[in-house]
Amino acid sequence: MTVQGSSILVLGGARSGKSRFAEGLATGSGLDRHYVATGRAYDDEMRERIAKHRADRGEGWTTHEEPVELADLLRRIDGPGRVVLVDCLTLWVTNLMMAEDDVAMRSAELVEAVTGLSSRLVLVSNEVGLGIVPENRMAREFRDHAGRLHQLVAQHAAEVYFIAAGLPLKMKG
Ligand SMILES: Nc1nc2c(ncn2[C@@H]2O[C@H](COP(=O)(O)OP(=O)(O)OP(=O)(O)O)[C@@H](O)[C@H]2O)c(=O)[nH]1
Repeated sequence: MTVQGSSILVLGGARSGKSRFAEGLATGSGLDRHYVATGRAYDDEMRERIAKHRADRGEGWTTHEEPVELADLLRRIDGPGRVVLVDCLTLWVTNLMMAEDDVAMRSAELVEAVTGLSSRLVLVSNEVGLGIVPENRMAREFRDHAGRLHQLVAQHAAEVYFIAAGLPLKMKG
């Protein structure tokens, strides 16, 4: 695994096993584990998923929930000897779009924050760009924002993985 202070990007489709893989990286680091959830419990189905994720993660994590101010939170909880897992960037982009925020500006701000941290960072995100062009305009914009953000984060990451069917493909590092 990479040195402390560097970031790892874990990409994959829905239910690809990306969260589990990222959790394994964090646990394997032996560092003090922090989990940052960008998802919101907006209905019963999401509440159930979150409860299951919490049970699957088990003990030993400090959980933070932040749907929008991700860069600020990462700076606040930063510290040597820590690993911070962010799950996931695509939900964060969704939250920014819902709030009519400037996704390009927020993405640049996130990358700037990430490169200045002393914690080890594991960033999880959905690869949403592999299917046919979505009919709806908002979905097309979402796909473009996510793709641009992934390129930006990947440029600065020490390692990048793509997960499919629970199996990791190392793309960088
Ligand atoms: N608010 C909150 N959200 C959480 C918590 N734990 C997990 N989540 C959210 O649950 C989301 C993952 O949900 P799923 O849709 O079940 O997983 P998935 O990403 O499709 O599946 P995998 O590829 O297997 O990881 C993450 O993006 C988190 O934001 C938590 O403790 N609090």
